[in-house]
Amino acid sequence: MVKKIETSLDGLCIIEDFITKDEEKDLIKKIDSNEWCGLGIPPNPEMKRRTQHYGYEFSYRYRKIMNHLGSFPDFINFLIQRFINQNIINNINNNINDNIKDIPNMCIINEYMAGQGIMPHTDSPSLFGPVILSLSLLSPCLMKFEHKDFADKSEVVLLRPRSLVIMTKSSRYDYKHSISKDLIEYFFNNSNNNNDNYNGGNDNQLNCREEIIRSRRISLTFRTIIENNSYSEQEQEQQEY
Ligand SMILES: O=C(O)CCC(=O)C(=O)O
Ligand SMILES: [Fe+2]
Repeated sequence: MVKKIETSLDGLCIIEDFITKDEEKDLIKKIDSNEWCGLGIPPNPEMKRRTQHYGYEFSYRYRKIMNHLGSFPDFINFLIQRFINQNIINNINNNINDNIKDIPNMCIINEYMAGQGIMPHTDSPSLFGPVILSLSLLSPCLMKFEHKDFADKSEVVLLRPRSLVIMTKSSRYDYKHSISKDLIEYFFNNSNNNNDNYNGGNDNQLNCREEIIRSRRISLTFRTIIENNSYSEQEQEQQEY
């Protein structure tokens, strides 16, 4: 059953079991049958982790949207259809007074092997729209959100396999998110973080420590490219990847 987890950060929520285990297996098979880039393979040969780009190609080096890559393959369209069916896009758009044109037109698939993570960053506000969606497959991991001006204002969320994290509003614009390189992480499931749903109603899990053994993780991040996009000087300084 789909479980929606609200967090204490404005605009950050997680939907668990967004896809089934069979759908996850099927997605992995399809993704692995396609070409990965990174680790010396263009485009983005300098990347230390493997990625696949759909919709548009993104250059990490030039921080720029490059070529249009044509229409999405079926496995991406299937997920976008689910965003629509489950009112994820509509709901968000209603909240932020936007409209349906914000259906994602770009998807980047990231592969993190054990020992790989992503540096704290804010997805470029001058390239990408107000909603960032990321579906996690395989290994769980923690994602840390740190306020860009107040480092002590932070929150850690657990991204379980098959969960969808939705970043909008303050969590998308005012915070940096990151994933550590740690091989083992600990998630403290306390009840102080206003996450009434965080334990899915299972009181046994309250105030307990969950050990996360990191292994291969694949994420699919969906974004909408904004018109007239270009990186601002300030953003150039951000060490994103
Ligand atoms: O792996 C993820 O879930 C997030 C990736 C990410 O933050 C990014 O590519 O900007
Ligand atoms: Fe990001």
